[in-house]
Amino acid sequence: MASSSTKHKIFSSSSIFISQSSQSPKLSKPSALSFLHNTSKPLVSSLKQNHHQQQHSINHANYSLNAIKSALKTITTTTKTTTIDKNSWPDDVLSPISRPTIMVSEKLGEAGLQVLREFGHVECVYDMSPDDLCAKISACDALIVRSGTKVTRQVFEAANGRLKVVGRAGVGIDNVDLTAATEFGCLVVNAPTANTVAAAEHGIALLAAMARNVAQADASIKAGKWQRNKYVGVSLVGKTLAVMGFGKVGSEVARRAKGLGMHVIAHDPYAAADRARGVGVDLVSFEQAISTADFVSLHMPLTPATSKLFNDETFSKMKKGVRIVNVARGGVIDEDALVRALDSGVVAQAALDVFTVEPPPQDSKLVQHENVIVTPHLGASTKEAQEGVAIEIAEAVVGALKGELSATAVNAPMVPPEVLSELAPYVALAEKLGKLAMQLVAGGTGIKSVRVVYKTARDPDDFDTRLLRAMITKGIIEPISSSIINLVNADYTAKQKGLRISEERVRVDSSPEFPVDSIQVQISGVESRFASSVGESGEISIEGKVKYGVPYLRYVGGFGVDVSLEGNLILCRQVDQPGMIGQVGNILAQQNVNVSFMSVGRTAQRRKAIMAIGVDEEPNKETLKKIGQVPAIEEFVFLKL
Ligand SMILES: NC(=O)C1=CN([C@@H]2O[C@H](COP(=O)(O)OP(=O)(O)OC[C@H]3O[C@@H](n4cnc5c(N)ncnc54)[C@H](O)[C@@H]3O)[C@@H](O)[C@H]2O)C=CC1
Ligand SMILES: O=C(O)C(=O)COP(=O)(O)O
Repeated sequence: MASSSTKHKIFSSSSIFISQSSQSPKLSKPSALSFLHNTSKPLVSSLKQNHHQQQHSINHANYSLNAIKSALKTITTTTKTTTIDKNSWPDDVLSPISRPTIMVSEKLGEAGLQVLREFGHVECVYDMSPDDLCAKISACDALIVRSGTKVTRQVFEAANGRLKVVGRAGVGIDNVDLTAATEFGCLVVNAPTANTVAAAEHGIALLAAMARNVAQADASIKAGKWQRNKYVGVSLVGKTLAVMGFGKVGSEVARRAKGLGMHVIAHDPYAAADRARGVGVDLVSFEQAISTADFVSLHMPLTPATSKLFNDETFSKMKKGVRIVNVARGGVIDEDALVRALDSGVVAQAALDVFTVEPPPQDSKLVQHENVIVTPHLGASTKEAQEGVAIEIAEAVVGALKGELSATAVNAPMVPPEVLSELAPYVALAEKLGKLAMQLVAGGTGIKSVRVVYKTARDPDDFDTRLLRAMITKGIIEPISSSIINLVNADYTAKQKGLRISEERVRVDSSPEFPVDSIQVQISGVESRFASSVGESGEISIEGKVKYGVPYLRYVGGFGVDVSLEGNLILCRQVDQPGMIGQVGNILAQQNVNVSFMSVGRTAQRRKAIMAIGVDEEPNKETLKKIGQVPAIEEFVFLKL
């Protein structure tokens, strides 16, 4: 066995090594565990359950975490055989593969770069043109951007499937084409918390500077003037501030504005009223906010719904002489309409940190307007925020590359770590069942409807199936398509392919210690290559469960079997009679094909039986033909797991 040697043969670059507990998998040194690929087990020993119990308990966690890694399409890009000296492994390295390449396209804090360098090969390439980015991206596993890099569909196309994660070192992800990222199975993560205070402080700075004409007065003095009457300002105390978007930044702005003695109202269709009350802020309608405010501060994201939300019509409803601060996104304002509102005096002043096009054209009427003060998108630009954002994004990207589910994933379902670790052993089962069910379909295509039944001892409503559904989808689709399926794009790809996956959670009387008792996958409306896999209602039906931490097949159609889902599988239906195991075993032995598992299930004694035979090697056509020629064998199928 490889584990007993000082060298480890690594069969797949996606392998990672973890401790024995599937409930709380931990990383450990490779020497702690051996690989499953034992090609020299004799037939007799392969049938000894004890042997497998031991082997499985050692290896089950390895299976599970690999499956999760593959669900997330992690650093693995190739499958290769590498021989590695275990003594040369650094403790923090997860798998014996080349270090991933992480491209950083905008300035990132040093502390974050350090985190990245410890894990991968980091390339900082700033001020790239869109063409440069597309040219370089296919050599990158991850890309880290701020607001200045447009991560378009072209970028994902040019990545040729290698790009696994885009990290946005900041909050707004309007510069990343999320639809394309999802289609290409690329995870997008952001750093949503570290620059909140910086943005809020900048908002307050702009608010006060605008009200007291700080920027204009400064320029005037520097131009040799002393214009005390011209730059008389307005007071903030007692004025009404409307915070538009009561999220992280908006609520911090509100808190600070309250401290300045302002009356603060907020509009946010998704914010909870009690959270606003906690800050002493009334949540009001959009109309009420804009029509009663003396100052309006924008803090919503740029989305199709908020694009140019502030336009001629909106400005016309505002109080004459209103003052506007924007540290959110330029695109939420129709900038031409704002110029008109400034010219007409409806808007007395504006303070802008963000613009529809950045940098804005030099001759922009808005930027040049005497009642407008501007900063070049500095909201997040404090030393503290940039260090914090850099670490936050570096950790998120490294985590994603390691295959961990990120807490800041923008385009993938959030699966809490505790749920993830509990579901780990079932992830491999789900993929194997999907793969197996798909191979039972005659021609392997035309699958339109899949039903998944999860049997569980727990309250079915408490059971999060998204990860398992993604893995079943992966098992079904990946072998017949060029797409790589992961948690990010599984639902999307299924929909694109017209595959409907319905799920049912059924409560059963088993141990509530485990989240899932068994998983059944049914495919209806298709012909089967193995008629015995068709259940009573005419659908292909297989069921599996996790035993000793590894996936097992338990039912094929109505036949009960008990075979580990690893390697390759031969399913035979035969007349239940003595000598069948020996006959098939002998045929396989003639080609030196090693049987790893075997199980027989039958409807009744001496009636029909199903033999499920696990084989390490792939039998050739001749061997399979010989199996088919055994008189008592009525049908058989060879399946690759
Ligand atoms: N200028 C800069 O350097 C920075 C700008 N930002 C921008 O500030 C904005 C807010 O950031 P966070 O507060 O961290 O995000 P957040 O997600 O915590 O808050 C955004 C809030 O906007 C609300 N919202 C969505 N649609 C809305 C609508 N139509 N009307 C009113 N509210 C709506 C959401 O419900 C949410 O509560 C983002 O656009 C972000 O990109 C953030 C940090 C720095
Ligand atoms: O975090 C955000 O949304 C920001 O706008 C900050 O952008 P930046 O990273 O400074 O380009």
